[in-house]
Amino acid sequence: MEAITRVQRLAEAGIRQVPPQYIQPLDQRPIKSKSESPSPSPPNNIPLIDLSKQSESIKCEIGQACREWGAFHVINHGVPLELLHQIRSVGRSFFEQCPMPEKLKYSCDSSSAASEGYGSKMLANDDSVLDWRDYFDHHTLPLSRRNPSNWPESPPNYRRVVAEYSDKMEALAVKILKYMSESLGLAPSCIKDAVGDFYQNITISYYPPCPQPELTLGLQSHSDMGAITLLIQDDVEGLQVLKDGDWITVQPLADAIVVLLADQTQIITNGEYISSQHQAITNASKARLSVATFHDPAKTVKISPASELVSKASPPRYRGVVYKDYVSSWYTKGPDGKRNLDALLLDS
Ligand SMILES: O=C(O)CCC(=O)C(=O)O
Ligand SMILES: [Fe+2]
Repeated sequence: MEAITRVQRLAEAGIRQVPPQYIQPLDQRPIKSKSESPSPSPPNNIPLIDLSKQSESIKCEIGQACREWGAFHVINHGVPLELLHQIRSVGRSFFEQCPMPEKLKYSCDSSSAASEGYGSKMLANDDSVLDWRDYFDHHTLPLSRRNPSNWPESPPNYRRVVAEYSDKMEALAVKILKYMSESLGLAPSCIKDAVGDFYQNITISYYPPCPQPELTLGLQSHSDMGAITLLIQDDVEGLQVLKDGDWITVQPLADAIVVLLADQTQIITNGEYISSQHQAITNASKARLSVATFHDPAKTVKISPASELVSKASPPRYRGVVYKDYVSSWYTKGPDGKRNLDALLLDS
């Protein structure tokens, strides 16, 4: 297996300049605004939805956020706040307390996409610009994929916390997909049934301080390929979502969970709801940690626009796709914003 450079090692070596492989082309570098004439006062955060409200108002707010943003915060989500704290804490402990030789025992197979373990490189092809990020990917659902002995043993509660977090995130993902279905006038289980049993992965990302944040990205611009992602971050900002041409920095909100709509949901809803194009930026002084929980269809599932949303007046906008093929083109070509989803657009 080829030796992979760990970003944390570079950062700890105190380099003043990032190696050339991490320098983004000019048009990808982090900038405040991407639109030619930036809106006079772009919003300063994604919508915030309180899940303890009445269900009619939740549905209405979720519908609007999914049409306009594909990203929103939820609070009063029912996931114990202590568990959010614990997963950030065990994740940070792996990256910051575990000695490098021990970390390397968990190295993922960098030649195969989304393999479980400690990694630093999202795409296997050699010519892509590298992200300023190390991560640990856990395969958590279905249970047949969950093997906690592949996860760090230290701190002693690491494996229990990840397993518990997986279960709570699954329940929350089901709940939010139900609101989304209902907000479109569909049967409550419509989107979830189209996705089928969740394939869930939990990725803890660690972005070390970067000596040249203006030249790099922690994670390149992309939309997530599955159905729905639930993300938490620490108190260091870095996640940005694209809204009407502007990159909006998602202000960290303690106790909230970020919901990111992913590409298969955009297809199922025939484009009524949009997947979120997002990226992570770096900063020069503080390490940042995020935990993303992805909920995807099985590889064999065929995803197409829900028949209830398609009519003569509203023809299908996307070609159906077997999820395996979607994933393989995403990893081969790279995300480049939302190009993989755009490739499925039908002529209108
Ligand atoms: O670190 C973040 O805030 C973004 C992570 C993300 O987008 C991903 O892992 O797909
Ligand atoms: Fe993402």
